[in-house]
Formats: sequence, C-alpha cells, structure tokens
Amino acid sequence: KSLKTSKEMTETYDFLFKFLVIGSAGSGKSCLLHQFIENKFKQDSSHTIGVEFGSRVVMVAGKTVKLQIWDTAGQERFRSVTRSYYRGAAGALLVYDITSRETYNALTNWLTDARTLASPNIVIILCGNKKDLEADREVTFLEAARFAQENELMFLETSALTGENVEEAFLKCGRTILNKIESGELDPERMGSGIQYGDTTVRQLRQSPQAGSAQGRDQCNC
Ligand SMILES: Nc1nc2c(ncn2[C@@H]2O[C@H](COP(=O)(O)OP(=O)(O)OP(=O)(O)O)[C@@H](O)[C@H]2O)c(=O)[nH]1
Repeated sequence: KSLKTSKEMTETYDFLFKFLVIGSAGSGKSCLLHQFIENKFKQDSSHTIGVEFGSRVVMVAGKTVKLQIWDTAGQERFRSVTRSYYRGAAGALLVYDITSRETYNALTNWLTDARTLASPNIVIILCGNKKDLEADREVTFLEAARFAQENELMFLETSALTGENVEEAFLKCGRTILNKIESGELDPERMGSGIQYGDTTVRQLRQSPQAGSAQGRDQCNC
C-alpha cells in the first residue's frame, strides 16, 4: 500500500463539514482560523469585512474530514451579511475573549442566531480565547463552563497566540459531528445539514452495483 502524497490527501476525504466561527469583534476569530490553517499567529489582524474562508483536511476518528470554515465579522454593521452565511452549517466555534466581559455577555445573542439561522442541531464549541492573557482575565473558567453546560455547548479555553487548544477545538467539534452521524442523530442527506460526502465515499458508492445515485453528488461538490 503506497503512502498518499499530501496533494492526494487534500483531494480525497470521507466527509466535508461546514463550520462557522462566530462571536464579538476582537475576540480573535480570524486569528484562531489562521492558527488552525497556517499553524502560526496572525500578526496585525484587522477587522474582518463580511466573511472570510479557510479549509483544512483533518483526520477525525479514522475518517478524513475536510473542514470548510467561514470566519464571520463580529462587528454589528456586518451582521446582516454574516447572517446570510449561517445556513447549513454543521458546526461552530462560538468565541469570546476571556479578558473582555462584554464579549462574554454577547454570547446569548450569538447562540440564538446560530441555532435559529444555521440549524437547531448545530454542534457548537464555546471558545474562551486569549487564554495567554491570564493577568487581564475578566471571565472565570468556571462561570463559562457553567454557561456552556446550561446551553449544551462544549467548552475550551484557547489561545490563538500560543496555539493552545486551537486544533483541539476544531477537532472536538468535528468528532462530535462524526459521532452524531454514526449514531444516526445527524443525517448527512438532509438538506442544509452542513455535511457532504467526500470523493472517497462517492468513489466507494460508484464501485457498488447501485452506482447511479452517486453521480449527481459527485458533480455538485460545492
Ligand atoms: N494575546 C492574544 N491576542 C489575541 C489572541 N487572538 C487574537 N488576539 C488579538 O486580538 C485582536 C483581534 O483579533 P482578530 O482575530 O482580528 O479578531 P476577530 O474576532 O476576527 O475580529 P472581527 O473580525 O472584527 O470580528 C488582534 O489584535 C489579535 O492580535 C490570543 O489568543 N491572544
């Protein structure tokens, strides 16, 4: 069995999950995405205008998953634009800044948006970012953990600066989605599930005797 090249790895995957990164302006959403994709801290990050985009293929519980990630602007004036990107997201990172109670207080609003505009089944991980700025902390780990529990969110404190827990946040969210697919709680075939089968699955389907239905999916890989 030959080793796959990295190019092949990025082109073949079992699933594609659409992810959102949401939360107040300045909480570090773009830096988290950059750290996850590029493995480094994004210096001089400016406010996101509308929506930015990134993707990375990861291994989750033995499956190859392409995460297609939409990084939204936190500023209120872009809210109507960003909201239009929520539809059909399977997962989300809901980000606040542990040094800013204001960003923490806004979480309920972001959560309502995610559950009403994306999907009630959206899998969300709460990220208390800027974990490296312990001296400036305004939100304790415990109160955020309680908030997460009350609202059925997973929770991690992260640092886009040091990279701590950044990959974990994306992977944890991905793993939960995969578990829900396997348990039947999430149906990838449902419209707007935010989940697509990748080329690998399509190829396997095509090799099976009832190949017809896989064709359409292969052509529409958007
Ligand atoms: N110390 C520290 N600073 C961070 C961290 N993450 C982001 N920052 C800084 O916080 C500021 C805002 O980061 P962004 O990633 O641009 O914030 P954003 O949430 O994308 O902001 P909008 O695009 O306006 O919604 C920048 O000055 C970053 O350098 C972190 O983990 N630690």
